[in-house]
Amino acid sequence: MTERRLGQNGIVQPLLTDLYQITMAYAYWKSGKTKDYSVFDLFFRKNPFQGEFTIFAGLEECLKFLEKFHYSISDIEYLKQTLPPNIEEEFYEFLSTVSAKDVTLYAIAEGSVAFPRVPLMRVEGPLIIVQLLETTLLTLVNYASLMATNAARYRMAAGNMKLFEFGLRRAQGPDGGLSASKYSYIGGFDGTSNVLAGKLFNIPVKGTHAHAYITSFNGFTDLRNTMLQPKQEGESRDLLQLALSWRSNLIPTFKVVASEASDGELAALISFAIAFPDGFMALVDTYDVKRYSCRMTHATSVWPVTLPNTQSHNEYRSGLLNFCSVALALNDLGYRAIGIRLDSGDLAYLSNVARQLFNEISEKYDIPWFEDLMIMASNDINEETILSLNEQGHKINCFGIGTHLVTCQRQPALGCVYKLVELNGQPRIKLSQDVAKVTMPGRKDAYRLYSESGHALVDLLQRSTEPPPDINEKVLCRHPFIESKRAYVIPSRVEKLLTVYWKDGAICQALPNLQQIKERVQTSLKTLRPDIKRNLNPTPFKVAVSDCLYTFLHDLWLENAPIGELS
Ligand SMILES: Nc1ncnc2c1ncn2[C@@H]1O[C@H](COP(=O)(O)OP(=O)(O)OP(=O)(O)O)[C@@H](O)[C@H]1O
Ligand SMILES: O=P(O)(O)OC[C@H]1O[C@H](OP(=O)(O)OP(=O)(O)O)[C@H](O)[C@@H]1O
Ligand SMILES: O=C(O)c1cccnc1
Ligand SMILES: [Mg+2]
Repeated sequence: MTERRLGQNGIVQPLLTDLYQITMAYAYWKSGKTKDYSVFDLFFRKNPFQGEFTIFAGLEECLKFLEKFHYSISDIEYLKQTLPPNIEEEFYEFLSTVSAKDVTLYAIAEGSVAFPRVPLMRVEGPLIIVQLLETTLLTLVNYASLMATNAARYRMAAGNMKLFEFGLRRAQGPDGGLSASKYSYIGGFDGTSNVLAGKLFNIPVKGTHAHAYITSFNGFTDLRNTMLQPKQEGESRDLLQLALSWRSNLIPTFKVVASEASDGELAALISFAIAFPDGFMALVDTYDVKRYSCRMTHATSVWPVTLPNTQSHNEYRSGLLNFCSVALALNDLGYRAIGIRLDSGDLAYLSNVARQLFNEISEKYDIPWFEDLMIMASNDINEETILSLNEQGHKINCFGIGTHLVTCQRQPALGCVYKLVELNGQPRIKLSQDVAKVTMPGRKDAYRLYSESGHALVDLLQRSTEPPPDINEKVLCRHPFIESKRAYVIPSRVEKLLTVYWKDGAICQALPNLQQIKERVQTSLKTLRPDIKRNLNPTPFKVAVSDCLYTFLHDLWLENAPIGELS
């Protein structure tokens, strides 16, 4: 089946750039550099989130941008008003003709793991055009890769638990929200609450309800209808009466008194169940959490929190009791409830309480599926919370995560850069006091070398003029800057990382769909040793250069570094 390729967000257009790209374009044009042939590398220098891997994402959007890279009449008009008046008219004529037809773009496969210094993309073509692409390509890759990496880390922490992205309300604006939904799905989330993202990207959309829904009901008199038809056949029954009868039966199990259960909450749950008898999911923390949370130490303090001594199920006494009453009433009519959402309090403890109650009810009333009700947790969850919950032991099987996922709390930007490495066949190097900022000169290729067991051993950068490493042949891999650090590798598999995606004005290889990119993230992560992926003090993955590139880099460095004078 051929995939319908989705359109691009309208704000991705040539003027979505920094002014200096256009002023440089004019200066390049004035100095007769329009025909100069350039090679730029797009790469990052450090993995985000104190981790040792990054997921590369955003490639398809970059290619769509190249497809439509063209300055419109109104763009040119705007530039005429904005740039200084001395700009020659011919430059605008030139600008109105530019396109990406002479650009060639090589990239790592979208969804692959990637490492510092290894180009995610190599962009070649007329200097003036390739320079004009810089900021837009960076903005399309930086957040996408950061977000996909963040999501992949949450996925690793959460194992098989379901993960839903709930961040739109907290994201960096509407566009950030959409990107967050898309790239968190790629990184390993199961879906989003963002409906437009669902429509645009064909991502599963999911959701529960807000506290406002519960608090909008005061009591049973707010219910206009309480009747529900059984799932299979038969007369409609009064769901409220059924639930009330279950509530009285359950009171001993919950060890609560009837007055502790909120009738407004029960009314809300009844009405939601009538609207969605097959999708009944209930937010259960509206009325009890205050009492509970005052026993909890604050979020920033050391976990585990001081838990109440009593093992009676006093927590969420209203919410859990009301939920179970409605779920059992639905069961009488042949429907299966989905589960609950916990949005405050000690999520580990409360999930254990809830699961224990579900198990007791399942056994007592012989309803096997009641044991498997979903327990979703939300409320400022981050990677550390999930890891800490895992250590404590919990019965959560689904997380709804917003703020910290979409804002990438632990590191809000990935520092991808775009550097000129070759011009008209001559290598370019950018020197820096900071060795990490010295660029790798010249047109390069990148290879990933794998061990017999299938693990990635090293990423090797070579000059493009060198032959690729051979399977089962010894390759010398050198640290780019430390002479004594080198190792021989005999690869069982060699993967060419940079392949051509854009040439002669068109996308030139089949692009994977979102689902396939999502799968690639997981298969690519599997090639990394566990110590590279661990949360605390992970081992860095080795990125090496060939002997030839090492010598080339260091000769050029010496050639370009001015010799100082001591005085
Ligand atoms: N067992 C747990 N281990 C680690 N972190 C937890 C655990 N339970 C909850 N958390 C986290 O602790 C924080 C609790 O936040 P906070 O102190 O604001 O309490 P709250 O339950 O939201 O209270 P309230 O809604 O009454 O203000 C959240 O970030 C939540 O994800
Ligand atoms: O906590 P996040 O990871 O950002 O997840 C999304 C949050 O958004 C919703 O409520 P909101 O925070 O708007 O209000 P509430 O916390 O007061 O319920 C939801 O209940 C979550 O708490
Ligand atoms: O559907 C939900 O439960 C939801 C959606 C967005 C934010 N918080 C919760
Ligand atoms: Mg909240």
